[in-house]
Amino acid sequence: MNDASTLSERPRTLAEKVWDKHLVAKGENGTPDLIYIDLHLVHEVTSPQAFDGLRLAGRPLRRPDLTIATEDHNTPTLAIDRPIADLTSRTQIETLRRNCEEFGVRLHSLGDIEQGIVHVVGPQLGLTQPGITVVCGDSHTSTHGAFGAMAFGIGTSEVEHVMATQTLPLKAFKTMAITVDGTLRPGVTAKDIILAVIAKIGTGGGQGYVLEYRGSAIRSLSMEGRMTICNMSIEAGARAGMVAPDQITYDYLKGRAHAPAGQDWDDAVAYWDTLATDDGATFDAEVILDADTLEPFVTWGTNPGQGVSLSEPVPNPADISDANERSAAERALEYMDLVAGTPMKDIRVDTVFLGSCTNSRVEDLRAAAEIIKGKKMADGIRMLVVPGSARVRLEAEAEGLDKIFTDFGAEWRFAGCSMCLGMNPDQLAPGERCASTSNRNFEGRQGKGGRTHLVSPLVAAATAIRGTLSSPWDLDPTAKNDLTLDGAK
Ligand SMILES: CC(C)[C@H](C(=O)O)[C@@H](O)C(=O)O
Ligand code: SF4
Repeated sequence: MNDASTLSERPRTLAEKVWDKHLVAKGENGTPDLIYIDLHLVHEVTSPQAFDGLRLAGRPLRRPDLTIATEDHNTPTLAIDRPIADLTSRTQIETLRRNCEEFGVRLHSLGDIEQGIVHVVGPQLGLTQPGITVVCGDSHTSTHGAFGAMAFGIGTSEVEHVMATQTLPLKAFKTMAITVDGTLRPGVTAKDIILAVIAKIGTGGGQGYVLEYRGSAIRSLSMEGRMTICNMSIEAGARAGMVAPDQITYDYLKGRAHAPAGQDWDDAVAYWDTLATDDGATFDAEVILDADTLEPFVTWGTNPGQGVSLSEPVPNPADISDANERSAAERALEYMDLVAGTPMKDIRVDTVFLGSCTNSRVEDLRAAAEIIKGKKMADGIRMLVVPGSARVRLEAEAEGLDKIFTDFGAEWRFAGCSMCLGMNPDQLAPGERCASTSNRNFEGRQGKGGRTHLVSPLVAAATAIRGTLSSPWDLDPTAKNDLTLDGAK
């Protein structure tokens, strides 16, 4: 970051503008800057020690009004009206409830319409807004950057720091433009963009950077699509991901519970309009991706960067020149029980998971439902559909999506993180293989010994129909040109 005295004179990026606006104290001699935090999101996994720390120090929560909690990771997705059977999960949830009560934090508990995955709940309430700083003890906090907010995942000791002071010491970052121009073909979605970006720059490619997604393909994405992309910035190793706010952002926000109203709304929009990166501002790095030629994308390995177009075969590690990457690929193929050269489309799965903070908003469910409507699930498949929040679940039900899923043979569950990481009973058994709309495919991520292929909701749906990794293009060869799929937005 440049010296504060030059701030108003030189062209700045979106990220720099938000940072500068929140600067409480500039770091000197390599010490971090102190940044003001506008919104602190809390869940059960990373908050207990932070609350304990406050309690031990006899400190109150500095701004309960800027802090909001939800239950998501450990919550069951069945029988939510009964006591949580798993002892660890029950303890986590009960601890969160006690802590929120004691420190005056608003909590959306199981059964509440706003309960759900923390990164689905913030935007749906209109709490996530352009130009603000957002933190949460959760790496996928980057999701909120889709609104032009600066949103970081933080560790538990930082959670305590924010609880106590509403500020956070943060090291300056570099900026990277990810420019995606062109038009996505029907059947190709935001998820395919981000999987392709990570395959291109690698899981460490974004390290030290805040990514700004730009270009005509990004501008034409819905807020849901932008959230999907920003969500996975962390899988490229980035500090955060952002998209400049525009009319699509404002249309999404307007009328939401915590969005400004009346004159405040007009004032807010006038300010938000100033946030976009100035002409002439420079990024420390730029990556370019062509949306026109992008195909549905899928991972074959055990990190989110190990992905290819669905039309390609499983890569051969022998073709990888970097020795570390080569041995990682060999290990990944062994764990995934895959043979180099096998067409990705021949890979048979037994589980399909439609959910997670990457792809569990109502638009994701709609896109998948459109594909499976009137069809039957392939034999031997178990499909879990887990809405991102209780509100998403109700919205989907009002549209009859639940019926489409259950008629198809899928299970319609209650909201939460669920099989994204299996902190509840929703897990893969050893050796099971899953097409999953989530964001991580590490060994054992969805259950010990489980194998994960990261996919878009459209690929998840087509895979459930055919039983092997598939996209809508495989269901209807003309789809590439003709289908008007919502998921492409
Ligand atoms: C449990 C939580 C700390 C973790 C994260 O930070 O991302 C989880 O949400 C995940 O996706 O692995
Ligand atoms: S849905 Fe998955 S990635 Fe998102 S917060 Fe929950 S566990 Fe983490």
